[in-house]
Amino acid sequence: MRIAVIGTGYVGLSTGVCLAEIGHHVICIDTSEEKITLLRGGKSPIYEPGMEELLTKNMEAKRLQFTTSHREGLEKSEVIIVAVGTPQQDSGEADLTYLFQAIQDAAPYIEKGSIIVIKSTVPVGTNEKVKRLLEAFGQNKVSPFVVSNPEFLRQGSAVLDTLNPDRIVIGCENKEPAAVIEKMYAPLNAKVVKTDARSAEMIKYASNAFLATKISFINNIGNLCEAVGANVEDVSKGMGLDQRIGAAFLQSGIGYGGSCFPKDVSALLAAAKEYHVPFSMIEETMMINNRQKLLLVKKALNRFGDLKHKKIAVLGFAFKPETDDMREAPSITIIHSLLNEGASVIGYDPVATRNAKGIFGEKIAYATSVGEAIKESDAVFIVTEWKEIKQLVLSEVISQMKQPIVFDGRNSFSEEAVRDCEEIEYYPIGKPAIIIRKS
Ligand SMILES: NC(=O)c1ccc[n+]([C@@H]2O[C@H](COP(=O)([O-])OP(=O)(O)OC[C@H]3O[C@@H](n4cnc5c(N)ncnc54)[C@H](O)[C@@H]3O)[C@@H](O)[C@H]2O)c1
Ligand SMILES: O=c1ccn([C@@H]2O[C@H](COP(=O)(O)OP(=O)(O)O[C@H]3O[C@H](CO)[C@@H](O)[C@H](O)[C@H]3O)[C@@H](O)[C@H]2O)c(=O)[nH]1
Repeated sequence: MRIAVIGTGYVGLSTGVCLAEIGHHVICIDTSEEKITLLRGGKSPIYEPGMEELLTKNMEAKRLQFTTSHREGLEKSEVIIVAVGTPQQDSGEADLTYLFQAIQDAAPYIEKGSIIVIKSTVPVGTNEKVKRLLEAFGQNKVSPFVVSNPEFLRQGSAVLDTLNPDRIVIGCENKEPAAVIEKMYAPLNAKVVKTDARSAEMIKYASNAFLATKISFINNIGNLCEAVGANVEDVSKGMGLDQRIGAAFLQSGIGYGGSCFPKDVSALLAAAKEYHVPFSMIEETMMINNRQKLLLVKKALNRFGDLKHKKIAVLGFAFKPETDDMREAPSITIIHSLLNEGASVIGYDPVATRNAKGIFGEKIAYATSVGEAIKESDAVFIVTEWKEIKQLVLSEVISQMKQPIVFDGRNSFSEEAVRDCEEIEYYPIGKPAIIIRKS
């Protein structure tokens, strides 16, 4: 099948590369010359494990191309997948400017019988608007087929998730285009949910909001565990073994971030308000998350009284491991709050430092290793649970600090690892602190 993908961000690129990997001929279009130049050279503009291998493999096999020209990309394409960004507006609603612009850019070149697939996360009713826009801007005066096909990949495992999806959602009232899209994905052998476009659009928001709510729930349980002297990790394990609850997304921490949960939760709330459907649970999910992001700073203030002139080493900038993405990363809230409290901050991240520099500029210092970051620091904040950070031998690392005080926002170390230290103050999330004084 010949497929065009519009947008080469996390979703567009993963989709394009993976569809080529299962045998289709794919051309990816992006308005960014910089991205297309990199991609043509076999380089991925985003950090995503496994991406560059599949990229070069499929380019060499002549199944994958890149262009900035909508005309070149859309000619003879049977399926056109739109995967441009839908960021959050100040009002909380999704901003559809990129999507509608992409549709207008594409409309003149869409051929009769082509199927337009909306993969971007869009509010309920958007697929219908896209159809009307295509009718207005299309040259061929054809009524195009529009199919909603939301994406569920996670950053950091985008390639793996795209090749092994839990389900593929196909939303279209018309059976023929839905069957073509099902066939396109057939080599993945995934479960397929076929529904109308509005339900497909809602599945995406409901899924993300549910997962975000699960995280906020366990974070609140974690805070209660701390207060009553219980251990949230054991509580999560005990809950998660119940198949009705499930173990995933029960990791208590410092709140969810990233390019999706915050904006999608907020867009769902905006829709609920627009349709006058009370949904205060979503507001609670957001409020708990905002509070949770400040938990480490709160703990440090409790410990030190104030943070003026304290040197704090922040380990991890990215919103989660295996990505350099810092959109809505808890590190942003944490570092700004530390700076407001008068602390000096030195940060380390294996891959996100370039993005961090764009956000914090000269306000903080940047280390090129964990060792450099924590040297002579008054406290360490563990913000992203990179493997490199979890594998640290805590007893060795803390010996370089001014005082061995660790605030671990991701519960990265076992109790044994902490108890191996001669001297430490270790403050985890949702379980008792461990204080070991030199005898
Ligand atoms: N990032 C994720 O993990 C993820 C997962 C599932 C769904 N989604 C959803 O998928 C969509 C895309 O997300 P993303 O993170 O890949 O976005 P992104 O911001 O990383 O990338 C979007 C790309 O689209 C390009 N673009 C914008 N306008 C264009 C146009 N008119 N023509 C061609 N290219 C254009 C941009 O240059 C950019 O490269 C969003 O709706 C998002 O909510 C994202
Ligand atoms: O138990 C958990 C699981 C996750 N998180 C945090 O939640 C955020 C999001 O994590 P994750 O869902 O793994 O990453 P994303 O790449 O943002 O993926 C989410 O958002 C995507 C965009 O819509 C969806 O496609 C995915 O299905 C959905 O998981 C991160 O800050 C994590 O640290 C927790 O705090 N506790």
